Amino acid sequence: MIDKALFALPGVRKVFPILAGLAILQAVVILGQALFLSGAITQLWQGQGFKATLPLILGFFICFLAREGVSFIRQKFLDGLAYKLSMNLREELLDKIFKLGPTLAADMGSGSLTATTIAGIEQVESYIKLVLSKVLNMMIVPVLLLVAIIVLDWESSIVLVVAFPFAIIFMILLGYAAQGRASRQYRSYMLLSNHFLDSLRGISTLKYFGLSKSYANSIYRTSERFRKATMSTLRMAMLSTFALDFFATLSVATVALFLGLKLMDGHILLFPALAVLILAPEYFLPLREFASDYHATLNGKNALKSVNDILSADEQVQENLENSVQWMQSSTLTLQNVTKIYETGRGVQDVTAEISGFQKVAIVGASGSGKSTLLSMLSGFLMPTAGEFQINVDKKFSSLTDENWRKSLSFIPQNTYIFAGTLRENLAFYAPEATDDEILQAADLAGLSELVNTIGLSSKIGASGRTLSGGQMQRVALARAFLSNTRNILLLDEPTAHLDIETELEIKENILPLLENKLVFLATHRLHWLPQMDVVIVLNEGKVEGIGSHEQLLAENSYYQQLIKEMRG
Ligand SMILES: Nc1ncnc2c1ncn2[C@@H]1O[C@H](COP(=O)(O)OP(=O)(O)OP(=O)(O)O)[C@@H](O)[C@H]1O
Repeated sequence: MIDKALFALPGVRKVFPILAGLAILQAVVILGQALFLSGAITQLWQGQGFKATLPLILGFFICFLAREGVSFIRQKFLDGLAYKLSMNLREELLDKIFKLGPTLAADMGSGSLTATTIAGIEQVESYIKLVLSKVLNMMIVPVLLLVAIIVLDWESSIVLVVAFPFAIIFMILLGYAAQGRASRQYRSYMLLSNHFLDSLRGISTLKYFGLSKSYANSIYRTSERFRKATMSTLRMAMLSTFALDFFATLSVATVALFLGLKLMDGHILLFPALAVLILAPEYFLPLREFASDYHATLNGKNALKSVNDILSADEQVQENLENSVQWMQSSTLTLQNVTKIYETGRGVQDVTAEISGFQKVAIVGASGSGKSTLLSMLSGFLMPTAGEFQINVDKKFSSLTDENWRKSLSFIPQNTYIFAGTLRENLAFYAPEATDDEILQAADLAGLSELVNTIGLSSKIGASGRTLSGGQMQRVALARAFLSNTRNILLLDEPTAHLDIETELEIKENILPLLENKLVFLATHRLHWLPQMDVVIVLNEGKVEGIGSHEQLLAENSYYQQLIKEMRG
């Protein structure tokens, strides 16, 4: 019930003495309040004048104000602490997300990753605020008040001592039930975030195929599941609050009954009886406060676990390249049984190949055969599940996720990402130092002159500006590659898939010179690229069917012959 992860946050243990000091101060002022109030009532009951009672009434008000003051100071202190801790945690988390790279977003889903980083950290902040003060209050205040009650009337203290562990056990039992429900609620929240973001991203495709309505229904169903999970958690939380309140009220009523009987029998004076009666509900109050906010802290607990799971994930870059790679005619890249199997059991298996110099390597295969997966591993965005890479005669690597490798290549994925910024910033993505003339030339080669002439290089595009068509986005990606002269490894994943065949052939003329003096990997469905390639890797359902030149494969490989027939349509 008390989360160890929270106490492991840096600096949390150090604030314990301050919070414990404030809890002790709170217990003292509660005691003062009870004693002054019972003293004042007893004196008035005994017929003493208002004037004589005034110091006690003043004492009560001073304690009352002091109690509010202690709460205010504690709240201010915890607000500052929780803000600082959550900001540090968010910074650490972002740092880790960038270190882990796109594999994390692919595994977790961008929606839930975003939800954890934004809403999750906010939940952790409230969690820190709620739990830290309430746990310490619950551990300190009842004990000090019990000591005072023992002194005032030890018989009443027996009822309270007996009731307290029962209340705790009760709370733990209901707490576990609420925890299970809250975990389900958190999981459905993450699912909803992923589902929503994915649908939003694919909204144009969904509309195009007339599927937007059925997806809207599917989002509705997912959000309904989330609503039901939330209601179920709240029901359990309400039940536990109600049960604890009932239990505390029953115990206080029992104490009151015994006190009343003892008063009638003359076994106790009015002053201690009143003081015990006032202190008894205060004795249970910290426990009730903890329980009433417990459900609100459960989301924070789940969010903190999610954040810690990411923070403790293996960074998976076990080996580093010492320097950035300067790919030359004499360079070699060896793939030895490189494999990536997704959780679905699909992927790419046992790719063994030796590539050298400025070879042009085509990766072909039917849809789903693993072309993008192999390219993603070569670009260092995806960690293989098995196999090795070797660059030149250097040591062997289990992945190419090293930053030095990534810095030496340009990658044009199937779906280009347009960053929120100007057209100029987007074009000069790989070469921020490029001049406007160079950018315009690259844009021209990629067939973007019309767009540049219409909107200009300084227009905002992407999320905060003008939306580009699929073809325009792909041309932006090509222009990026045209601009990056220093990166001489080029990975292209269907670079012209969004263009019609005439435009593609036109742009191909511009692309071909770009491929000179570069190591090129090109995943494609289009036949016309193949004769210009030095090596073709043929994939079939994740397995290599053949590696060789186009002519060689055409003469010897029956699967390749069949594939070429299909590509010709
Ligand atoms: N993130 C993922 N999680 C689970 N399975 C995946 C993932 N990405 C790809 N796959 C599966 O791995 C296999 C290879 O996919 P990949 O995208 O590499 O094929 P491809 O040849 O590039 O396809 P296409 O030509 O349609 O782009 C497919 O069966 C696909 O469903």
